[in-house]
Amino acid sequence: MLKKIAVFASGNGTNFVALQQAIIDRSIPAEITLLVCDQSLAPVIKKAQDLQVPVLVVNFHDYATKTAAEQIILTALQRAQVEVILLAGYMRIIGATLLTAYPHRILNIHPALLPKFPGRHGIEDAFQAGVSETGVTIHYIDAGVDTGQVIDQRVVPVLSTDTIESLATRIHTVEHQFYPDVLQSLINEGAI
Ligand SMILES: Nc1nc2c(c(=O)[nH]1)N[C@@H](CN(C=O)c1ccc(C(=O)N[C@@H](CCC(=O)O)C(=O)O)cc1)CN2
Ligand SMILES: NCC(=O)N[C@@H]1O[C@H](COP(=O)([O-])[O-])[C@@H](O)[C@H]1O
Repeated sequence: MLKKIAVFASGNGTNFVALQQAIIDRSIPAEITLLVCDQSLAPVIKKAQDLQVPVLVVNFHDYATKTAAEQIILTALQRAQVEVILLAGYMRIIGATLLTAYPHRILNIHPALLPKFPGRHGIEDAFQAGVSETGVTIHYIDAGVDTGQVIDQRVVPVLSTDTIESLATRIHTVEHQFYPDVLQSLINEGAI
């Protein structure tokens, strides 16, 4: 049976594309049955359409509460029979509605070595801090922000010649291999 996955994204969607491509290329026993996006103009939407992945766009400003918006998302997840949620540049805090429905089944990728440099600007914060190495973290989501159980991390060196852009490019390259690696391992282990 294929593990049914939803990807949540708010931006470019390169991790979403990397996951979908890896599922195909490596025959990972999974299927992305829904792409959820909270930004109606995000480039990830067209990428999903081009890959024939169903898309749900939820503009949170249309709802009085996060709970109301997440209830709409949950209904679509249930209709798509989603078992696991992968956040990939999703810039919303996951609330109780989805955390309760998907306990220990929501993963996030973060472009720093948590607990260092949490939040929305992990790459920039590490670069500004002048560290010699940073990296990528994949963790379970909990009620806190970037506080969930770490699943795995990969170190990325910061070169003396780096700009924020060159560091970001190196980090994204690692992400695009790492997220599929972790997904494949967790499915093979029966962990998700
Ligand atoms: N429950 C959790 N949700 C999310 C986590 C998490 O660890 N637990 N990780 C984040 C990713 N993220 C940084 O790593 C992050 C994303 C968004 C925010 C934030 O303050 N978002 C605001 C709204 C932003 C907007 O208006 O567009 C919010 O939702 O209140 C902080 C950190 C993904 N979700
Ligand atoms: N705080 C979470 C966070 O910063 N996530 C980061 O957003 C980017 C999304 O890129 P993408 O839209 O091209 O996949 C990725 O680098 C991911 O690590």
